[in-house]
Amino acid sequence: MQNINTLIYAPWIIPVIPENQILENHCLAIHQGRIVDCLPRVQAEVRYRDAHLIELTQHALIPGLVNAHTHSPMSLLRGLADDLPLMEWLEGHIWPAESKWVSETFVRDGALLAIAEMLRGGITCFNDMYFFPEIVAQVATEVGMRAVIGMIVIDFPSRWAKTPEDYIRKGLELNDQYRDHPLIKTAFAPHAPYTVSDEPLKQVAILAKELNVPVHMHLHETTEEVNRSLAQYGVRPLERLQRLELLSSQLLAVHMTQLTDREIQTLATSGTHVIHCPESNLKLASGFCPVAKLSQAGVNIALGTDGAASNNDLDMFVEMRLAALLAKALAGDASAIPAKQALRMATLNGAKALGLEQEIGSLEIGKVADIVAVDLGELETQPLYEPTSQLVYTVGRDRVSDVWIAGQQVLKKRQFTTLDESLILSQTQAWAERIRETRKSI
Ligand SMILES: CSC[C@H]1O[C@@H](n2cnc3c(O)ncnc32)[C@H](O)[C@@H]1O
Ligand SMILES: [Zn+2]
Repeated sequence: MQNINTLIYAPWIIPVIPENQILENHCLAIHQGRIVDCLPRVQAEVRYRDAHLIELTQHALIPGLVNAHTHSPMSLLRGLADDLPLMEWLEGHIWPAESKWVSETFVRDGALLAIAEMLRGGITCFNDMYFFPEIVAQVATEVGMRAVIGMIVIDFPSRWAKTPEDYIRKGLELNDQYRDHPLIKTAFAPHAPYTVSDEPLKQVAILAKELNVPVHMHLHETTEEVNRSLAQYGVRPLERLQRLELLSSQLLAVHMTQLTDREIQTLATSGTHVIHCPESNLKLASGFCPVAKLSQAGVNIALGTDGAASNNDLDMFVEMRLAALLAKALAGDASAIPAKQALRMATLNGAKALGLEQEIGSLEIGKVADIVAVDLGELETQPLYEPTSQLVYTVGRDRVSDVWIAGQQVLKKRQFTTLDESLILSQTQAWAERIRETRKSI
């Protein structure tokens, strides 16, 4: 008999790796935050007699979902400006609101709300891009959430930093502070081609290679972005980034709705990852990311929600479903992006894009225990022939019952174990009142 902490039993385990496997009536054995075994329940109960057994009788276990692009504190701006195209939304509404409201407290309270929403929706890791990133990192650590925190770079001043050099310097301090942290990693996060000039982008390219960290950037989000680049630089944004030596397997290119066949090849040969945000792209009418073509070309595609102000939720189940459905419609091919691939995009592909695939993204022995239990026993998910089909095409995030991050149970029967839900609600309502008042007086 081996000494381990916990056994989690479920009728279905969908490990993602090995591919196409569904383990029935198995247990995951967890010890010191890692998956140390995966075996049939009958054997597990003999081998690990002293372990604490968690019995989930009508659930599927999946790897924690990876939200590969968000702006967590923007949850406080949810529903502030709807039904607008990107540039009008950003320049006319969001940036003015951010310049009025963004502060350390705003970021703390917004990140907390977002993390709570993400956890209860089965997200165990998020890739963030926002002002005051050190506050987001601190909140995530306190809650026990995994995060990749953006060392943001943008040409315009904010309450957090004044110049691109200032942004980079403060980002590097953050990188230093979190080196070797078990839950927090950092990535460069230059905002977009239309807000970051060549000099800081060259700096980012050099530093990212030196530090071996990802570069996370909005790219080819709209036709307007492409046209602005053609007018200002004489080339499309992707080509500009290629000239600045930013295209590589360290780059996470977010959105990518405007792509020629040649550009798809460039992404594939450079190893650039694409982060697909289908709901945000639809809501802002930005366009369609050619997911089936990218996938055929061998590009790694992960999924992100974007911020709650352009989505308007942080729901990776919706992103999985939209990714699968839109891909079929766009390719005119019902076999494009099957359910298994959508689940892989929301888990392992996100981990790969963030350079975390040795640690998370699948339920494999040796990986950290970032695990989500989804209840498939209610009538809305019956009959059940294929659990992965149910997860992608049928269930909503409200079916997530339990969540573990690095072996710590952060959600137990839909109750938070590290968060005070009523405090989050009252803080959020206080922000809504303040923001509502100034909107009335404008
Ligand atoms: C430098 S902090 C991040 C910055 O990005 C803004 N933002 C949020 N969503 C989008 C999007 O879809 N495209 C471009 N920029 C976006 C956010 O408001 C912050 O200012
Ligand atoms: Zn974004």
